[in-house]
Amino acid sequence: TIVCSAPSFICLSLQVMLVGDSGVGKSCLLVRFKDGAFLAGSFISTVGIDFRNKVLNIDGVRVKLQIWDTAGQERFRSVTHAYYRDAHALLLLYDVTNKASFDNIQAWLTEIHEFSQQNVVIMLLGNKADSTHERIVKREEGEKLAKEFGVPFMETSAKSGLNVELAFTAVAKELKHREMKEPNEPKFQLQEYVNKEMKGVGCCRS
Ligand SMILES: Nc1nc2c(ncn2[C@@H]2O[C@H](COP(=O)(O)OP(=O)(O)OP(=O)(O)O)[C@@H](O)[C@H]2O)c(=O)[nH]1
Repeated sequence: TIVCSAPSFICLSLQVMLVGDSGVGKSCLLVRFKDGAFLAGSFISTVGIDFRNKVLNIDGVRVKLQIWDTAGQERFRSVTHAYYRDAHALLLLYDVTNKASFDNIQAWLTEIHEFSQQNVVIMLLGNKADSTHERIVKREEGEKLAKEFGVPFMETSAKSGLNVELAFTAVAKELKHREMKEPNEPKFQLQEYVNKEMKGVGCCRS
C-alpha cells in the first residue's frame, strides 16, 4: 500500500536504469547526481551492475529512486538484460565526443524494446556536453535522432553538472504523474518540461 500522509514516508519507489556504450559517462552521471561530485582521473569500467538510492521531493511527494548503473561493455550484456524488465525508466546515454556511441543508440533502443516493460519511460541523453573542443555529435543531431524514435532528449555533463538533476527529476515527475494523477490534472508533458527547464550549450538558458 502506498501511504503518503506522513511527511517522512516514501510514497513511490521507482527504478531507473542507466544504459549506453562503455565510457559514455553513466557512472559519473550517477555520482554527480547522488554526491554532486565529479572524479576526474582514470576510467574504471563498471563490472556487471551497481546501484544507488536517492530520495527526491516531487511536487510534495517523497519519491525514492533506485538507480541501476549498468556496465556498457558487451561481455556484461546478459547480466543487464535481466534488470530491464524491472525498470520504470531508462536514461540512455551517448557521448557527444564519440560518434560510435551515438551510432549505437538505435541498437540500444532495439535491445530496450526487447527486454523492458512496454510503458517504460525512455530519455536520450547526450553526455559530456562540456567537451566543446572534442565534440563530434551536434546537439541538433541528438534532437533529430530522439524525434525519430519519439523519445525526449537533452544534453548533460557529469563534469559540469549541466542538466544532471533535471534528467532524473524529469523522469521521476513523469512516473509520479502516471501513478498519482488527479482526475482533472492535465497529462504531464515530459519533453515540454525538459525544454522549459534545461540549460544548454548554445541554447536555452545558459
Ligand atoms: N568531459 C567529460 N568527461 C566525462 C563526463 N562523464 C564522464 N566522463 C569521463 O568519461 C570516462 C568514462 O566515464 P564512466 O562514467 O566511467 O563511463 P561508463 O558509461 O560508466 O562506462 P562503463 O562502466 O564501462 O559502462 C571517465 O574517464 C570520465 O572521467 C562528462 O560529462 N564530461
